[in-house]
Amino acid sequence: MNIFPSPTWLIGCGNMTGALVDGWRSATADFAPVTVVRPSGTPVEGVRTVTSAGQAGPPPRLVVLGFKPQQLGEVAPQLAPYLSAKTIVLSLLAGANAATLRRHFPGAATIVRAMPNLAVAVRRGVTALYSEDAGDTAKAEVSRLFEHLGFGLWTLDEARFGAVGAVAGSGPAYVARFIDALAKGGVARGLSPDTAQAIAVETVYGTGWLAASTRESMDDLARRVASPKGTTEAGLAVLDQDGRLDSLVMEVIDAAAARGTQLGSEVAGSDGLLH
Ligand SMILES: NC(=O)C1=CN([C@@H]2O[C@H](COP(=O)(O)OP(=O)(O)OC[C@H]3O[C@@H](n4cnc5c(N)ncnc54)[C@H](OP(=O)(O)O)[C@@H]3O)[C@@H](O)[C@H]2O)C=CC1
Ligand SMILES: O=C(O)[C@@H]1CCC=N1
Repeated sequence: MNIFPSPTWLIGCGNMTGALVDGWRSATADFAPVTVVRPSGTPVEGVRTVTSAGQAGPPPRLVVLGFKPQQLGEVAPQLAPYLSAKTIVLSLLAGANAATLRRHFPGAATIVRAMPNLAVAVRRGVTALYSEDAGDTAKAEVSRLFEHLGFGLWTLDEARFGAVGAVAGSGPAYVARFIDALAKGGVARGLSPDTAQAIAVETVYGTGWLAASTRESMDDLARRVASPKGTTEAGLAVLDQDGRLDSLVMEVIDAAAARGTQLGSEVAGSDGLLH
């Protein structure tokens, strides 16, 4: 399957870009046009890997930024000489907004922000996309990269892009914590840790699958589990008391969103330019 503009450079290939590569590999993407640029040179199975942009070959049509946001000020000047008016810059960097990215890459054709989550590795990810300057062709080229990796959506503005990031980008970590908490409940009642985790994972997996299949409201789904005066009702009464789960999760999302804004300010100042 040919989904990559030629040439495509992946700058960094850690947790997130590695998950994208896993998803593309499982979708049988042809990696021939792709080069990974990473300082460690750690090999990426089936993908040419080099340690610097200077070794990557002809200038890229697509560059995926997969390093940490705090490294933008250091990495952008190293990349900028290789970018042209034909290059799409696709940034995975949390917090670095489109205006900041444009300042760092003034010569690029198009700047696109993507906020995927780790589940793209198994092609069940959620990816928000946002651009202020992408035309239909660039949007189609970027959409093609994500259409086999789960649910992708172009957001109308950067605020909504941030909202998807706060919920879905970070979401797998929150769900992992919930699974862990469920499993601990099982361990406390005598299950082995491995069995308890397997049961908790399958419960969350099955519930997600069920919810996605029936498309019913979460209230209805919960109601179908909770028999009147039964066990679940007793559990939900604790979970729902004073709306504490809702409040806690709202606090969590607010904290992540606030950190996104803060990262944005830090990164906006990282090129030493006046804004
Ligand atoms: N993790 C996640 O779930 C998500 C992450 N993101 C975003 O993705 C980006 C990457 O995060 P994540 O994958 O978790 O981070 P990792 O720390 O796992 O990976 C960072 C990558 O950056 C590379 N790198 C470090 N320095 C340089 C450099 N000077 N030039 C080029 N590459 C460099 C590293 O190379 P090497 O391997 O050689 O050390 C590594 O591959 C972040 O901007 C984050 O905001 C977005 C959505 C979700
Ligand atoms: O934690 C982070 O900053 C990145 C962005 C979303 C998920 N991981």
